Amino acid sequence: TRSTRPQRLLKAVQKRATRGDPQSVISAIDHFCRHSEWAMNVGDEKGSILDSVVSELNPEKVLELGTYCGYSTVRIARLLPPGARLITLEFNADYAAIARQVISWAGLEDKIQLVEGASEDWIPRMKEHFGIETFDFVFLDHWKDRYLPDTKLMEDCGLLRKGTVLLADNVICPGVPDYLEYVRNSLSYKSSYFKSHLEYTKAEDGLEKSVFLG
Ligand SMILES: O=C(NC/C=C/[C@H]1O[C@@H](n2cnc3c(NCCO)ncnc32)[C@H](O)[C@@H]1O)c1cc(-c2ccc(F)cc2)cc(O)c1O
Ligand SMILES: [Mg+2]
Repeated sequence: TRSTRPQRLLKAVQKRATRGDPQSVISAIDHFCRHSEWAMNVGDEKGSILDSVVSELNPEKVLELGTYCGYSTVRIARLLPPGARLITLEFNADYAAIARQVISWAGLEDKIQLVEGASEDWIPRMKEHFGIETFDFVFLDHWKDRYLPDTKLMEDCGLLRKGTVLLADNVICPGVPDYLEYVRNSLSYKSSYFKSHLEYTKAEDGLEKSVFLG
């Protein structure tokens, strides 16, 4: 049967990228998505904004909601200091299998824990199962109607502390209106918008950075 797009994306990584070189993995995926097939990775333009937020924060404990093929997982993990840990949640087994191989090709397995399952099932188990007290940085890039419920769930589970940064992809396209309204009006967040473009296109999109105030 015909291969899937994530399988073709992985092949492009294995063909073009150098094992153990995260930047070459990122470039290979961007090249594939620009010149062969569009895919819903955060991409290079929004990815540079993601890089600057992560580099400025230097987080020890990172959570990513929605791994897909692992593009943003590799982008974030390559910038983490030694000893820092990224937990990424992905409930589609086929995508998780591709992402594991992308992460391995980048040589970043030691910093990343890919957990196969739904965010709403795993967020409540972060403390007892992973020994996580609170997260320093959370990247939201899963189903858009799940950003708000999962953010409230992280609050309720005590996983956010004063200064935790949430960075949300796609706040314009496809859009996350309920989440935006919440973080921009809640007294518990200081929120700011980073205008950019939908990955590999000229359409507007952006990232919303929201600092939890406790
Ligand atoms: O839809 C988009 N992203 C969704 C990502 C889903 C990934 O995350 C996984 N996932 C979803 N919910 C959960 C969950 N928990 C929640 C459910 O239980 N727990 C764990 N994993 C979860 C999926 O299995 C996928 O791997 C998108 C679209 C466009 C787009 C823009 C313009 C267009 F024209 C077309 C498309 C651009 C983007 O950058 C986008 O991110
Ligand atoms: Mg996205």
